[in-house]
Amino acid sequence: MIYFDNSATTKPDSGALDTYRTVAEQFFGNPSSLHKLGDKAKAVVEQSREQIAELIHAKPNEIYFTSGGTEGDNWIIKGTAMAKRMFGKHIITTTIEHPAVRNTMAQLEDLGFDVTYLPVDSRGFINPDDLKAAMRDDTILVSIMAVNNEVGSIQPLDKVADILQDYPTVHFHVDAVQSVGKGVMDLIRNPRIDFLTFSGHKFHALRGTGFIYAKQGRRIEPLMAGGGQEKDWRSGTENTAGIAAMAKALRLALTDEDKKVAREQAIRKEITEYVESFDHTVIFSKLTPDFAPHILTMAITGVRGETIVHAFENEGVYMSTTSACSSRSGQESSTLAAMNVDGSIAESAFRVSLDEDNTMAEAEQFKQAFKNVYAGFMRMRA
Ligand SMILES: Cc1ncc(COP(=O)(O)O)c(C=O)c1O
Repeated sequence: MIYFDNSATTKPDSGALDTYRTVAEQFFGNPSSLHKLGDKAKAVVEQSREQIAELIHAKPNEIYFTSGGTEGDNWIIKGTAMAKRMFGKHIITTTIEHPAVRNTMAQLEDLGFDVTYLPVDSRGFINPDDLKAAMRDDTILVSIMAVNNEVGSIQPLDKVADILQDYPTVHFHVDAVQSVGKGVMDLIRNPRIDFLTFSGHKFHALRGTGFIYAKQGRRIEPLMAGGGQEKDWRSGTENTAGIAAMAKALRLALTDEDKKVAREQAIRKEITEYVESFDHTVIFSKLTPDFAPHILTMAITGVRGETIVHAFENEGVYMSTTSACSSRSGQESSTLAAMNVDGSIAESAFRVSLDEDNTMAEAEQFKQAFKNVYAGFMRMRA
């Protein structure tokens, strides 16, 4: 079996699972309880916060734990809208955001907020000049993802940050869910960025864990009201074991990052060049440095993406159409539509997404599988 669906989710790291089990068994107290078991659990949560902060070059009081990327995106966007609505109701985002951002924006539009969606070019990149033109006196939030989950384009956040220097009160949020261990830490740690969203299960931690970075001094309203955990910002009993496992997984994901990126780049190049040599193929994720190392979206024209995914499954290769969410719903890729890709080509798209455990031997097996799958489709076509 070859697992090439790492942008959908990653396999939990065995060290992170060990940590989960140890903490769940030994530190099961409620971190808010006054007794020793509570104190110990609280200490685990705070140590994890310190580790995570150090790993992403932030301060511990800038890290808040969540249940994952969807919650983080919802919280930062709605929390900003609630906190800043008296100053303005204009928000800027892009046409290629994950549904966790896109559908949150749609909810805010229903509530009377005005959202500008920046277009992308045919490669999947916003133009910073469009942002400059869209900024208004009543703009309260700019939300732009770092690495697009469908094609892997890395957005020009440094240029966005430069523009936003002139608008110091506007919140700048970056969805960094697809960014961990992908060589973009310098980009996402630009000092002008106020909020970042992370999701544990995208870097070998467990499902249902995540965190946000909120720059000291920036305020959002809580979404989760309740017992006042996370300094009253995010109520709910802390997932102590999940948080500790996430801190461990993050450390592992960021260890030897350059080497891992180079390996993923090499595998992506190998597959890209092979697929490109066949007729009726289209590659959306380019080999240039402005694309993330782990995402490779392509198409075999005339065949539906779902059909391609199942044909590869029969060859023992697991992947998605352009995203796991759109795979199930059968929806067309919103990123490819925004890139103006013809619908008949977009419906043939499929995504290989790598992680640091994938090997060149797997790339060779993929090539063989591709050859078989392709030959089958061509026979059907003839
Ligand atoms: C860019 C991006 N943002 C947000 C999410 C949502 O994260 P989660 O699955 O942790 O809710 C995903 C998941 O695929 C994603 O790729």
